[in-house]
Amino acid sequence: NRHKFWETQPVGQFKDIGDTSLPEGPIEPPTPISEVKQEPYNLPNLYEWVTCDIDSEEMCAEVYNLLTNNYVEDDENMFRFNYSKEFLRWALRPPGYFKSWHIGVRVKSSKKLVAFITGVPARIRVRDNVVTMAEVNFLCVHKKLRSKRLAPVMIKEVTRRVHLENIWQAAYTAGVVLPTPVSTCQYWHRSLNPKKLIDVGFSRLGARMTMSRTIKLYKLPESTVTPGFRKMEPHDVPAVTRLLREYLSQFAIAPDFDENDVEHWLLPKENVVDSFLVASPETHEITDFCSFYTLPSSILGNPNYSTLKAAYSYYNVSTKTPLLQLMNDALIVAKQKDFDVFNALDVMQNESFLKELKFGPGDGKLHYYLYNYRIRQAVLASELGLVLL
Ligand SMILES: CCCCCCCCCCCCCC(=O)CSCCNC(=O)CCNC(=O)[C@H](O)C(C)(C)COP(=O)(O)OP(=O)(O)OC[C@H]1O[C@@H](n2cnc3c(N)ncnc32)[C@H](O)[C@@H]1OP(=O)(O)O
Ligand SMILES: CCOC(=O)c1cnc2ccc(OC)cc2c1SCCC#N
Repeated sequence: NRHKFWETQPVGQFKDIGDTSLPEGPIEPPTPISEVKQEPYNLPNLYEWVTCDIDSEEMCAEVYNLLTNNYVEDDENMFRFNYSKEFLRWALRPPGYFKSWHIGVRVKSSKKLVAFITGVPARIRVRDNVVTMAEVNFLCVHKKLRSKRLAPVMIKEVTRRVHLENIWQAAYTAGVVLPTPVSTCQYWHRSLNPKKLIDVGFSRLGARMTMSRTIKLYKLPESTVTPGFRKMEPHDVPAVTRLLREYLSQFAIAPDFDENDVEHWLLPKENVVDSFLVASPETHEITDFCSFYTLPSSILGNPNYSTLKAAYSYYNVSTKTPLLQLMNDALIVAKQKDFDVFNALDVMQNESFLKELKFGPGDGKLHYYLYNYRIRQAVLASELGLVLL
């Protein structure tokens, strides 16, 4: 199948799969900043670029509304991601972020926001090389403007603005297959509110199972079981950074987090990200860590429910507490916070707890991509240490 746009891009091409003569690393060399296209790409006449200042309440609300009505839906159109405004402000303003990488498209006449794409800078290690990349996300074209080849222009424009900051690689994920995934992983779901998941039609009552039997099957203790399990606090940042860096070093692709990154991405933020650690009561040494982010979804076309409260496994480290027990405590806290479901990818060591903690496999796959960076050998899900929002 022809990828007329992606075949023009410095990404692994399907025709090159298996060609081990191609070296691992950047596909194209950087160009001098003076040779980067200085002016924005041309949009169709009716539209104009707008740099979205998400600090502005009004602009952030416009972005939120565009995504709430036009962002990613599952294949059965049962759910649509409903990223909150505080989540978007968190996701788009990490250390070193560029406002110019928060790119919108308006209709010139009505000023209506009809498309969006973002990048944030991140240091990502690919095997032994730490590369400063753009993490590209929130690509969205209004439903009424689909299939007009707007996405390639959005992608070329964010690429141009990233190049202007002398950054030449990117990382992104998608549910669609494009040239060419560096890895593919699978979503798994752990019911916390099985009745709601059955009522909305996501889950079905098992054979020979009653609703009350199903509720009992997924029941969790009222409180966590690990001694020393507590919320992460600001003073924990140095120790959590050390723990996380050591843990992530085992994976082929992983963020190269420093203390500023850990402070931003992993300190608890209400309704955005929750993080916990296990500190030894005697030595106060931090031995384990777990975290999940809050990403609700709109429930489409259901008379009784409008929102699914979903928690997504983020970064977890176990060095003393068994990962199974640590993640069960994460489930217990998520249930305490009234989440309906706890989702996890089969990345890192997640596969070791999924079945035992009663996660079920989703039907969606998530493909990981690198832009302008070839890797010779595909990476297994268990070799992936990167979670994108
Ligand atoms: C050095 C820095 C580099 C920075 C940039 C790095 C790269 C970043 C890349 C972006 C990473 C984003 C990551 C991210 O945000 C997380 S994945 C979520 C993407 N967003 C959605 O699914 C929201 C709902 N869908 C839409 O809004 C539209 O369907 C979109 C906008 C998706 C496509 O709009 P459309 O009206 O349906 O389609 P046309 O405009 O007619 O364009 C068709 C072309 O677009 C290609 N396409 C379709 N979906 C894509 C996707 N998810 N990634 C990349 N490409 C995608 C498609 O293959 C075709 O090209 P081809 O003919 O070659 O096959
Ligand atoms: C109940 C389990 O499914 C989801 O939590 C969910 C929620 N909202 C979505 C919105 C768009 C969507 O598009 C792929 C999927 C979902 C999913 S399943 C994949 C995410 C996970 N885990």
